[in-house]
Amino acid sequence: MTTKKQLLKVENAGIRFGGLKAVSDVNLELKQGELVGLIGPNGAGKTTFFNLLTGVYVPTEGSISLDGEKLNGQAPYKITKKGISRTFQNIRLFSELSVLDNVKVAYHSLAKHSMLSSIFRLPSHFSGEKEMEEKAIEFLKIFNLEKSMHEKAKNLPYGQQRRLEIARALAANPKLLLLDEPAAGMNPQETEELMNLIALIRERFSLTILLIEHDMLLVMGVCERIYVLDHGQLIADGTPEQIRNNPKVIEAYLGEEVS
Ligand SMILES: Nc1ncnc2c1ncn2[C@@H]1O[C@H](COP(=O)(O)OP(=O)(O)OP(=O)(O)O)[C@@H](O)[C@H]1O
Repeated sequence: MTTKKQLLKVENAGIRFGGLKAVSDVNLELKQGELVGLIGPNGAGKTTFFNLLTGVYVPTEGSISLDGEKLNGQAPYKITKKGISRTFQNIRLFSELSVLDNVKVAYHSLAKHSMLSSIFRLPSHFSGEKEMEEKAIEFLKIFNLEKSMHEKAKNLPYGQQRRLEIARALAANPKLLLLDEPAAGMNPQETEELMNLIALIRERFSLTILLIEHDMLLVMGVCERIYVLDHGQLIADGTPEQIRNNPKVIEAYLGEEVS
């Protein structure tokens, strides 16, 4: 049996805002290729935790490392370059740009061709642009969005905008993809398609995925392991089956449907 390499290690991480401990003493590990869920009631600290992982907030306690390298205190763009990419709870596309340009923007942040070659429009600039466009179109095909590539992002139906956000996050070539409520606002059929898509991109790009989601059907259906946050602290982790039957989780969700 081969043991998978550890990708993300979070040790005793937390942040306080004034007197509020929004996230406290979180220990979490992801191995390469895992698809893991992060759940918890409203206000539990899930999005704040993503903000810690991506450098939006600097942890006031503990440490976060990717591939053995500490990320604490690094700027968000540097963390993206090191391999963590995300989507947002509220869609954040460039609404006036085309679908294609939304994906190309992600490539630009990683572009290898130099600023000088862009300014002077050297041949390397054009070959870089062309390569970027071809790659972007490839992504749009996977997400079944290539027919709309010249549409403005704001004109896409909601479910397609959510898919475009994931396509854009993937274009940054992440090792770890963080999805913040990717199925929010989707109907059951769109949610089912999204589940299949997430499983497919994980395989195809050998990705590690951490997924925040309120849709329990989705979380329990696709995730191998699940962490549960409540009031900023981890109260459980385990397989979907273990989480479904965990008394602490049931109590945290009292009155809500867990299975
Ligand atoms: N910048 C901030 N300043 C002060 N408090 C904050 C800040 N960001 C988050 N919080 C607080 O941290 C707590 C956790 O919020 P967070 O949005 O992370 O929860 P969540 O689990 O993602 O909730 P939901 O499921 O509703 O999206 C909340 O009490 C929130 O008000």
